[in-house]
Amino acid sequence: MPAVTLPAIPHYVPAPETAEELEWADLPIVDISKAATPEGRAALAPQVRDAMRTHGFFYIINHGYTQAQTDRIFDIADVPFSQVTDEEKKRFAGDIKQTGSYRGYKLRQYWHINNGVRDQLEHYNLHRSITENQEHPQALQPLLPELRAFAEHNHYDVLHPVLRLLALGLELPEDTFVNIHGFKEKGETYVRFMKYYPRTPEEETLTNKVWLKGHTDFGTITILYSQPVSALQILSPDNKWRWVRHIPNALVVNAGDGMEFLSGGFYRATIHRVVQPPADQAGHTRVGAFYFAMTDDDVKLVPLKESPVLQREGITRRFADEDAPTTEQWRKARTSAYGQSELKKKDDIVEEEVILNGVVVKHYN
Ligand SMILES: O=C(O)CCC(=O)C(=O)O
Ligand SMILES: [Fe+2]
Repeated sequence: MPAVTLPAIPHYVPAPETAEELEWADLPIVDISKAATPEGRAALAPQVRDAMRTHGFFYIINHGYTQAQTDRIFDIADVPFSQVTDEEKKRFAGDIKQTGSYRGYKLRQYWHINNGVRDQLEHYNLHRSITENQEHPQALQPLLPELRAFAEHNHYDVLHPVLRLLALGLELPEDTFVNIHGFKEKGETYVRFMKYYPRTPEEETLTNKVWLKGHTDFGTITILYSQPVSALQILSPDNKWRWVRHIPNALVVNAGDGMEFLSGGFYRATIHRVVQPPADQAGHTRVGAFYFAMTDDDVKLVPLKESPVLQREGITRRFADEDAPTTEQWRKARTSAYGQSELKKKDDIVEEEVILNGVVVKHYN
């Protein structure tokens, strides 16, 4: 689409990149344009397999959006926060606890972090169809076609190629995961925009600078559009938090619980968190754009035993197969519970939440 035909919206200007030398995570970079051919997929599959086994995170480049298209996505991402009144936000707030779904707004101060301090971030979540079973605030109405194109880009140009590579890494038919991630099937795979607001020094102290507690994502694959404000950290295999560095126009991809369960622990749902940005980025907001993928709702999250790789390497289970939840059960249990209670402290770092069939989910401060 030529830029002149797009509806005019304010330009979101993010903070400049940090000049600080932080302890960066050393994540592999996958050129996803190579996944267009069978030979390319065969070459990429081991790279993605190793990334998901060691870090649980990697970057994608050459996913098909120009820098200008990505900039436009961040302008769109800010609209539900900067162009919608508080009153309208309340009207479109999701009934998260009741429905176990994030559709709509998650308003500020919904989650408990630490010492009575609650979060300072808003999300707006759109079912990937954009218009089925969901209404949107006035300011988003002119943007619905672009939002639908964004969801389809994530689903078909990024998610499906990644799922093919992950299936190949398990020596399974390459459409094994694609077949259970239908765009049109019943399920909650969604687009999320997120805005973090700067906090008071007191809030920073009481939470030890944590803006979003350490967690795993509950779906299969999360796609995050890289942005300049450094705040995302991942827990490395050596148990140290490392920062995710910004790469312009790249995507940061990670596996969640669903992928860990289906792969019998072969692919890691890595713990990550969001903390106060470095001093040279203080005082800025931080806008994020994401695609949170999970399988179709009716898929039971049992290990894919037919994988020759799992037969050789062994399977780790969090549930006995007969007790394993479907994606619908797992997402509802985790969505409803997240951040709603002062969690049981196991030690200074780990807190625990009992979710479903006795399975314990850990949160990290
Ligand atoms: O804002 C970020 O960089 C990460 C957010 C996140 O981990 C989440 O929403 O699950
Ligand atoms: Fe996350």
